[in-house]
Amino acid sequence: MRVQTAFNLQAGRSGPGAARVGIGGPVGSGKTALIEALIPVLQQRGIDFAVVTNDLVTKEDAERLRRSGLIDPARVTAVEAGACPHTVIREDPTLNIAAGDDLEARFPGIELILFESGGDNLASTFSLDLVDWWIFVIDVAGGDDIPRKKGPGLLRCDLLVVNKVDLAPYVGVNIDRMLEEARAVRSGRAVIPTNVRGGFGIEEVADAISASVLFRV
Ligand SMILES: Nc1nc2c(ncn2[C@@H]2O[C@H](COP(=O)(O)OP(=O)(O)OP(=O)(O)O)[C@@H](O)[C@H]2O)c(=O)[nH]1
Repeated sequence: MRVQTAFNLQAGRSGPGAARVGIGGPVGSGKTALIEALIPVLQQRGIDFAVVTNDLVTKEDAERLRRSGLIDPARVTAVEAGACPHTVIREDPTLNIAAGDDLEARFPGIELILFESGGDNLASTFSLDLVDWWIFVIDVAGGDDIPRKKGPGLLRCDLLVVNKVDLAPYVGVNIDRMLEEARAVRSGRAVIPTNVRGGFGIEEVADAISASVLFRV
C-alpha cells in the first residue's frame, strides 16, 4: 500500500505516489550496470518499479535496459537531455518529472521510480523537486583521490556507492583507505562499496532504498 509520504508533500506532489530515487555520477562509473543488478533484487522483493534513463542525444541506456530482458520494456522511459546532464536533473527537471508522472499514470500503484542521470562530473546533484533521495556512483578506476576532491555530488548525495572494487588491485587503489576517506568527507553518512558486475553490495543498496524511501525494513 502506498501512502502520502513526507517526500511527496515536500516536492509538492499531491496524493500517494511513487518514491523517486536519483542515480548520478561520472561517465562510466557503473550507473546503468547498478540498475541492471538492482532490477532482479527489487523484483524478488516484490517492489513495483520503473526506470527513467537520461542520455545526451540518444536513448542508448534505455534501449540497453529494454533489450536486457530483465524488465518490461514499457517500464523504461528515455529522456534525451540535449545538454549537460545536470541541466535536466537539477536546473530544469521538467522533462524528468513529466516522464515520472507518465509512468505513474500508466502503471497505477507503482511504488518506486529510478532516475538515471547521464554521466556527468563531480559537481552533479539532483533537484529535490525531482527526486526524494539520490545515489552518487563513483568507481575505484577513477582514482582514490576522488573522495578527497569533495565534489558536491559525492558530499550531498544520500548514498555514495563506490563501484568496481574488484579493479582496486589493478589500478593501485587502497580500497580501505578510499572508503575511509569517503566516509570522513561525508561525516559518516552512508557509503557502500560494490562490484556491480560480480553482484557484490547490491543487496545493501536495495536495503538502503527500501529503508530510506519505501520505509520497509
Ligand atoms: N570490473 C567492473 N566493471 C564494471 C563494474 N560496473 C560496471 N562495470 C563496467 O564499466 C563500464 C561502464 O558501465 P556502465 O554501467 O555503462 O556505466 P554508466 O555509469 O552507466 O555509464 P554512462 O551512462 O556512459 O555514464 C561497463 O563496461 C561495465 O561493464 C564493476 O563493478 N566492476
